[in-house]
Amino acid sequence: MHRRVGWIRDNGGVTTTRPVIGVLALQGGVAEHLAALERGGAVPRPVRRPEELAGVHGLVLPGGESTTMTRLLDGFELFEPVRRRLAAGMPAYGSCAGMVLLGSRVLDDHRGRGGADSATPAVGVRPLAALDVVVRRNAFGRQADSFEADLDVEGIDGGPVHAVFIRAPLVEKVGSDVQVLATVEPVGQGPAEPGGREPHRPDPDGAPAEASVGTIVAVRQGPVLATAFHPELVGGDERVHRQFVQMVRAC
Ligand SMILES: NC(=O)CC[C@H](N)C(=O)O
Repeated sequence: MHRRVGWIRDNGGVTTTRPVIGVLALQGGVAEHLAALERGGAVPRPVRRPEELAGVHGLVLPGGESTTMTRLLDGFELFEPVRRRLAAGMPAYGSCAGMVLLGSRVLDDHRGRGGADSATPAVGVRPLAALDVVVRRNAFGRQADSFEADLDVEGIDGGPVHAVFIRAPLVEKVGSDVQVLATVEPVGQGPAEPGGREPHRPDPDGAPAEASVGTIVAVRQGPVLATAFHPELVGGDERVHRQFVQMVRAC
């Protein structure tokens, strides 16, 4: 299989191979993902040019700002090459802004035009449509712009994952092929904080008929994994990256 060509052999090629996994290195938390991938069993490579993309077996899209990353993907002439590799089945993992970019439809935060329940498409974000999900950017209210939580993530053994959320998105709607791996407690159930904004509520426009709507923070569809949180910021726990490395190996 041509995909396996170039895998780096650990020692003598007897036991393990380490897939080459790229990190989209235009903006955001690149170094942290490179380090977590290395610890998680991959050979990490920053990707800034189409030629670099051609040499990787999988790609991580880091956190940052999805509007800025959209512009840079265009500017570095990477949008189409990345979109094509994804459409051809390249494994990918997106965290936070990376999750936003991997979605099929992206809604603006609740402060955007239209109010809390708005289905306004996010201005300036062009999603890569590798995941059949609707994602809302900046979905948590000001009282919870950034927070941390211990989450059970399906497929990750060894106890909850410590999840760091920074102006994080939420998945509001999933297609039938999408597996929900983790949810958080619904936000906005209590009264709004004094002076705070209206809390987020799920998209009323065709939301899925499951109780977890508005709470989904990790999903997988085939070779594509996405988390609203940043496991790369938690030193000493590479389980999510290790899981992605396994997904790349399995392809
Ligand atoms: N930590 C992050 O990646 C933040 C994501 C950012 N709010 C966005 O929409 O793109």
